[in-house]
Amino acid sequence: KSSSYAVLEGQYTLHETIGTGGFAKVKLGTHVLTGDKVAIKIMDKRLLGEDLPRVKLEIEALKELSHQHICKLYQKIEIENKIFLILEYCPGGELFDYIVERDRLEEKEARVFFRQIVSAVAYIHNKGYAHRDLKPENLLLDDEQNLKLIDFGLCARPKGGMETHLETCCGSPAYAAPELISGQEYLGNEADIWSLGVLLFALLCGYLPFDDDNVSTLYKKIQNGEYECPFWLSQKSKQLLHRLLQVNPKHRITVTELLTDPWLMEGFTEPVLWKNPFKTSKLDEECLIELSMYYGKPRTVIVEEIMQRNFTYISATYSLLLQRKAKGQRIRLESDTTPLR
Ligand SMILES: CN(C)C[C@H]1CC[C@H](N2C(=O)NCc3cnc4ccc(-c5cc(Cl)c(O)c(Cl)c5)cc4c32)CC1
Repeated sequence: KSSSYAVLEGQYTLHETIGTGGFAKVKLGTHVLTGDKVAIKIMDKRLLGEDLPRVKLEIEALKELSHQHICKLYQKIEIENKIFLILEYCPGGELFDYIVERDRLEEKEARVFFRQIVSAVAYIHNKGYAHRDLKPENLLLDDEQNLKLIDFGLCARPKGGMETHLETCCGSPAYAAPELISGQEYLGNEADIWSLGVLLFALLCGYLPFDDDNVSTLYKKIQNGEYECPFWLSQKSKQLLHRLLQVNPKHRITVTELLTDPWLMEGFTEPVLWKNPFKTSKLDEECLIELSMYYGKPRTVIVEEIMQRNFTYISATYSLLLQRKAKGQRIRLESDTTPLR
């Protein structure tokens, strides 16, 4: 009901529903101060039921993960029955549709996208997380053709670090690793590597390596790890697929080896970088001063609010100003003018 949206009043203008993600509705929003578009993921706690822990898990993961190819969480607003996640808007839609529209991608373009995905996955694994639902539907395009990984509802951060085995079978069957569907214990990051293999095949071929209308036949194909490579695949891409789609997880390529794989390096001099270069501990002075002047609060108070990682409106505004600055857009927040956009 519109009443529970009152909490957004003055911070965000709500527009149409742009999509659904499982148990959530995603609406387009405008950040009032900057006029920048955001995606607002809205969940009703009463409807979440036993999914509530998954949502909390996604929020903790999103708070922890800050990377150029992971959809950014700007702000979290929780009221009695609703949770609002203010997220980075990705106008380019799903990578899935991007591939379908083109049938399949040329190696060059597939490589640029795959390097971005590997960068995000290496970063997540380094932080002790596994995504566990890597697929083109969960990779969105921003307004500069960059991929953003979304939907961390299934991601796991086992208590004992990446060595502890996970049991829950989840994700989408066609992308699921053999050890995951045969109910064995599995390591999240090894299962993610398999999904990357299925993803790379989908990018280069435009269809899935393991597919069947009958789920148990599909499972057999995955467990046998047999797939056909179409004639247009290069030798190097076939070798990489072979290293990713190893049925035995211990024979599978690791994310560290992946960073310098010959196919990924073709045409590039640098290995895939996964550290977040922007994650310098120091904040951007110009943006801080803008906020401090706009709110009439001392700079130290603004810094405190951002560093506390409470994901408030002030920290959301700081993140948006930082992104505008990176794009060479204006960041002045005069209180009397209309939004910046
Ligand atoms: C597996 N699919 C069905 C999932 C759909 C979900 C809706 C998506 N979406 C649109 O429908 N329209 C445009 C659009 C634009 N910007 C978005 C930004 C963030 C998110 C987002 C981020 C996180 Cl972290 C998350 O958990 C969820 Cl659920 C959504 C969705 C956006 C979006 C497309 C993929």
